[in-house]
Amino acid sequence: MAGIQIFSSFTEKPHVLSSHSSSSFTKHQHFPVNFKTNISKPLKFQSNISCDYKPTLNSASSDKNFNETDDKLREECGVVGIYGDPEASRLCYLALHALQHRGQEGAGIVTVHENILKSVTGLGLVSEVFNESKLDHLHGNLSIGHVRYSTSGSSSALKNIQPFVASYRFGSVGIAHNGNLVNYNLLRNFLEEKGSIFNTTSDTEVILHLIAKSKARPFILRIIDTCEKFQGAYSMVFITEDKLVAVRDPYGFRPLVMGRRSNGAYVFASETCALDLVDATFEREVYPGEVIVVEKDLSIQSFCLMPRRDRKACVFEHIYFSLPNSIVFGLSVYQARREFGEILAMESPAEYDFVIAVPDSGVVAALGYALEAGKSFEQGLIRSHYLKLAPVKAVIEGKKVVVVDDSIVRGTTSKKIVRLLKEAGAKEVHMRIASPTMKYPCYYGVDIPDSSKLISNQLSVEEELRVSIGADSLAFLPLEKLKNVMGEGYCYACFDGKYPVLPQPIE
Ligand SMILES: O=P(O)(O)OC[C@H]1O[C@H](OP(=O)(O)OP(=O)(O)O)[C@H](O)[C@@H]1O
Ligand SMILES: NC(=O)CC[C@H](N)C(=O)O
Ligand code: SF4
Ligand SMILES: [Mg+2]
Repeated sequence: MAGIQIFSSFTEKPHVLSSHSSSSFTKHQHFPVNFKTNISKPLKFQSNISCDYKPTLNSASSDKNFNETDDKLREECGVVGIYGDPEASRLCYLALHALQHRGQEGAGIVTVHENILKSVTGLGLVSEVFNESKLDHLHGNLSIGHVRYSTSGSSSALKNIQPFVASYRFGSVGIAHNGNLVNYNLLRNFLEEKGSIFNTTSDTEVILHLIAKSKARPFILRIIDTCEKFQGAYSMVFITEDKLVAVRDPYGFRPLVMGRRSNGAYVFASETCALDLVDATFEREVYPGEVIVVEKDLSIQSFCLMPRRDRKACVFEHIYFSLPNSIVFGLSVYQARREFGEILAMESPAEYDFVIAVPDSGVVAALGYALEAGKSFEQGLIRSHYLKLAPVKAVIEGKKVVVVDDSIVRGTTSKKIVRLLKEAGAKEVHMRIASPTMKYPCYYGVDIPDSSKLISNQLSVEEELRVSIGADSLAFLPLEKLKNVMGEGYCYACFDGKYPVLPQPIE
């Protein structure tokens, strides 16, 4: 982190969690709410530096829902929220670095100082958006941040980069959202018919409109009231002049964890790797359907969204998205990937000399494959910053190799890998994929393309797929084996088409 120092206070004592144990939380109506209800003083929102928050007219239907412009498997988004540390924005900046793999289109941080929400957002990587002087503008002990990969709304528009901030009659609110609202079009149409003017083409903006329109009091009940209108995936953090709120949808599609620093500051983040980077200790997950509010004195309260649902956490977090050093949905990503590789070795053996991986996300499954098969693991492909992937000829030439990747989406990578390995002199290439055949799109925050672009949907017979990729053999992790390892509480919809909640068409 060039040129940035962190000055953290370790003088405050950690606060004990207020009314709730970490293992139980209640429906909001039953919770003994004890709020200051006098929140009527409107406070100013200060738009600054790179935050382009100028109202423009946009139509929901004028924009894409899913990106179709390139052939890369797109990731999703990362969120962070910190309350109680004088260097909150700098810690957010670090956490966003840790979450950079979740989104590279844009990044932003919002901080509260003297009751004013200040925002810096920009297109590109965290290191491109922020510098020392921009972080200097973001004083305060309360901050949220976001890295974006769009699922709804243009990916290249600065106005779509989160966190979003808005003022309404009772104050200001900022939001950072990971997920995708499947009833977004309906909600937006409804709001536009009632006269709402939208500033962005992102689904996330409807959340702010609905909060402003809600009749519920106090603020936290506005959030709850609003969230209960959403369908789909949302792990979000909100910021107000004096509160940090973390919310996870009732299915718990996307991850969200809570940690604490030694000075008592609360940290919420998409993955535990972000907690590690800011020296926060993992406390627990935000539960599916839970709303946690952190107040100025760092007391917290927990509420439960209705209706309750059975958890359907995204299994693709373990297969591909999350970093291997993260614990996601209570399960180590590293351990899960290694087990996928081990099962693949048992299910789909081959005659070969050694195992190689498609870096980066295929590495751990490849290790598992090699360990289970009792074969050596070699670095037959390297990834550099400048060349995407390059074969190591000295390793590959004249050899029969098993090459393990985490997934096949459009098939572009696999075709290229097999060609590269053969050109480098590989005698045989046996492709092994540490996930099942992906046949259906995702509606919950991952920009998986529609079925017509998913090679496993188009070429349903494995032999056709193998020929198309050019491998000597091809095998996937069987879906029932993946389900055995991960269990009931996961969404497998991109593999089996069983969607927990379907997108709602515009009426
Ligand atoms: O079938 P395709 O459409 O080519 O997509 C599949 C590939 O995309 C991902 O890798 P990616 O290169 O995006 O990034 P990574 O470095 O995280 O593996 C994934 O790990 C596969 O290798
Ligand atoms: N991938 C995501 O989580 C995206 C969040 C939000 N739907 C957006 O498009 O900005
Ligand atoms: S459809 Fe696939 S990528 Fe989307 S939430 Fe479900 S498992 Fe994850
Ligand atoms: Mg890859």
